[in-house]
Amino acid sequence: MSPPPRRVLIVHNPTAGRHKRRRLLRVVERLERLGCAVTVAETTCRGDAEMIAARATRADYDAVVAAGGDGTVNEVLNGLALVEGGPALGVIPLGTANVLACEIGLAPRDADQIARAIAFGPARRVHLGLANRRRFLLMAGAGLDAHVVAGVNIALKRHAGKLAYVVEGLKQAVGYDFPVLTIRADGVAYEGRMAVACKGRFYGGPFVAAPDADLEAPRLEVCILPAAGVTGMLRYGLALPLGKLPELPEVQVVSARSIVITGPRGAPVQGDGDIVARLPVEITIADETVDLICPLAVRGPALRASAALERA
Ligand SMILES: Nc1ncnc2c1ncn2[C@@H]1O[C@H](COP(=O)(O)OP(=O)(O)OP(=O)(O)O)[C@@H](O)[C@H]1O
Repeated sequence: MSPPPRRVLIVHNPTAGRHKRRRLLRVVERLERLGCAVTVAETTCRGDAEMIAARATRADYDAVVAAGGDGTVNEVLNGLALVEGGPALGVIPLGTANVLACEIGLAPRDADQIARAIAFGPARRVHLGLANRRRFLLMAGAGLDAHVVAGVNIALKRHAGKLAYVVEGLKQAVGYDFPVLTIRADGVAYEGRMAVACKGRFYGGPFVAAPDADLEAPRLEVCILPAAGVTGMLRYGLALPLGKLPELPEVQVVSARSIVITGPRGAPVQGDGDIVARLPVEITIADETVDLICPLAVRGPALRASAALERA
């Protein structure tokens, strides 16, 4: 016998992505048709999603679903009381990059798949990362990408989507002095100009940066990029969408449970695509886990994004 449909609290960030309210309504309508009890709470400012999620208990909800981008997922995650038997975490991908959706094989435009996943999908126990005091689900890193996240023009992002990151990346790369970062991974020191500690395999969208990363494993895969300057960044920027970044000879991907990144004091650290800390940063595996709701057809640790990519 299949389990009863979940009682769902949807935390909606109306500023995520571009004009995606209709997509949300389509998912809500399907969830109700599947028998879910659905409550929608809309955020009004940054930090609101965290506060709303913090008030949700298992007595009222089986799942708290972040409707927005990866930043909204991050806020909901940090708000959820991550106790044994607490509400599971779900996602309705309405953001710009939707890296989590790529990771679990959820197609942002497929309202039926999303609703079925939220209503009946398996919940996978996922280990979280911790950057200083902030939890993250997908990645945390320092260097040019964190400066790009910090500086990206929000109005342009609403208008042009991911292109806004490319524009900001080029702008920043020209004026950025690429300071050396020291990365201590389980006590072993490395140097680079950019470092990203990955819990998931994807980065920036459906692009693999850390092929061995696994959300379910209590482990980080640190991607260390040593090149400085615009040409180095262009090389990385072209290799990433071609799936070749981890194969570049100078790029190192190192497994570790604990990473300390030092560099210019106060430089930004991005986590799940938002600024979550400042250097120096200690990145570890959090004590808590979260039950992450995944699509029905996807099983096992090596989730494939192909289904999502075909339909996106
Ligand atoms: N009502 C709101 N008004 C303004 N900002 C908000 C509101 N609700 C949430 N936020 C903030 O919006 C930021 C961006 O949200 P989110 O990351 O979900 O969308 P996105 O940037 O479009 O997608 P992605 O992360 O996939 O690129 C988050 O940092 C979140 O704190």
